[in-house]
Amino acid sequence: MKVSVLGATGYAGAELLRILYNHPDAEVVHITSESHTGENISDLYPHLRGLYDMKLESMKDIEAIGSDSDFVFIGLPHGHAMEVGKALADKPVRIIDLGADYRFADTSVYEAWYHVPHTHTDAVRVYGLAELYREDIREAKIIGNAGCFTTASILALAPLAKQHLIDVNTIIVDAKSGVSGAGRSAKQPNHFPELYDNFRAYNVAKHRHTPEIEQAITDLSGETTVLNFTPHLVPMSRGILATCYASLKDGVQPELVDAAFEKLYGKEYFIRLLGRGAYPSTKNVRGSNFCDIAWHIDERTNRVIVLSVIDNLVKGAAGQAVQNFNIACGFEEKTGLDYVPMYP
Ligand SMILES: NC(=O)C1=CN([C@@H]2O[C@H](COP(=O)(O)OP(=O)(O)OC[C@H]3O[C@@H](n4cnc5c(N)ncnc54)[C@H](OP(=O)(O)O)[C@@H]3O)[C@@H](O)[C@H]2O)C=CC1
Ligand SMILES: CC(=O)N[C@@H](CCC(=O)OP(=O)(O)O)C(=O)O
Repeated sequence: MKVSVLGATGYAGAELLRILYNHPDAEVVHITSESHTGENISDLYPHLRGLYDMKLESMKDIEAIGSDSDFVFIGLPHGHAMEVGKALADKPVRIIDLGADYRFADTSVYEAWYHVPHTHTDAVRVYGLAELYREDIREAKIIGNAGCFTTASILALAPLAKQHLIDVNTIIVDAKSGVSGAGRSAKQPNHFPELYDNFRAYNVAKHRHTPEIEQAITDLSGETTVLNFTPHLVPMSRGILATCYASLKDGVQPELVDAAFEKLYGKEYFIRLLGRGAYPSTKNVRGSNFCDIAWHIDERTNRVIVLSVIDNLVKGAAGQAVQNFNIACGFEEKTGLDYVPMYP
């Protein structure tokens, strides 16, 4: 398959190149940047030296890039992918957007939380969370890859929502991310003296991942869901830990919770169930497409607390995109993704 990466100079785009390098059935044909057009990607990312000595192109002639590619991966800030999607709507090329433009079934929800008009409202798109929407992904023209915090949170809560074991309107997601989640461009809170030896929450009660988690839990449970999501920034480069709380419905025993996780994920390669009472750790999934999940039951409060970890750039972005690509192409799902996590 010929693939192109738009926004190859971003962290998500560069991580895609790292992963695609080992993919036996993908050939990277175009990589783009608007601010570094004509430069070699390995001058901007020296870890790619000798592996990708490719020139960055502008995406101005997106029709030509689309005509030359079987798949276009988009690693651009939100708002740009929908323009690409429109420009390529009539071409056979398929699109995997790592951003948010195609994640919402109802584009008015996107507009309310992202504060920009959606300009490709009639696009047929699917939500790219592989373990939960695999069948939709197979034939999709446009895949809206799930977000990073949202992947960790939705995977943690899905078995309980699907089996109706929790009151979905009691969900609280408390999540922490490494700073690569904020992208490569310089921002004051990510400056070393501000970040190092520091720990803080941000966008409380207004983070744009809130409606994405609500959309999935509503879909999986069949019940309209409103929840709290609080993100935090931690001084590490990669990794997300989502701690998800919910009240158990009356009479739900711990064994029923165990069975729900086993039923949904027992055969999933990339989801590693650590079991009840265990403690997942971001370092155990670093550089890999795994999501490690454990759960605890607090009998005093009758709440279940699910802990989920991913690498935000892999299962939260580029790895999941390649997993979706594999599904869409009919390849074995772990093709090019079968990495042992980088420990320590
Ligand atoms: N980082 C993460 O952990 C995750 C990121 N994502 C999503 O992936 C996408 C990329 O994120 P990330 O790689 O972190 O971001 P970065 O800030 O690291 O990279 C952004 C990329 O977009 C390009 N770009 C920026 N502005 C424009 C513009 N106006 N027109 C065209 N290209 C532009 C940049 O290229 P240029 O060289 O021209 O500046 C660069 O390649 C976002 O939608 C993000 O939400 C999804 C999940 C996780
Ligand atoms: C640490 C950090 O800043 N994280 C980003 C989320 C990561 C991202 O790029 O968002 P998507 O997963 O939706 O694409 C944020 O909070 O906005």
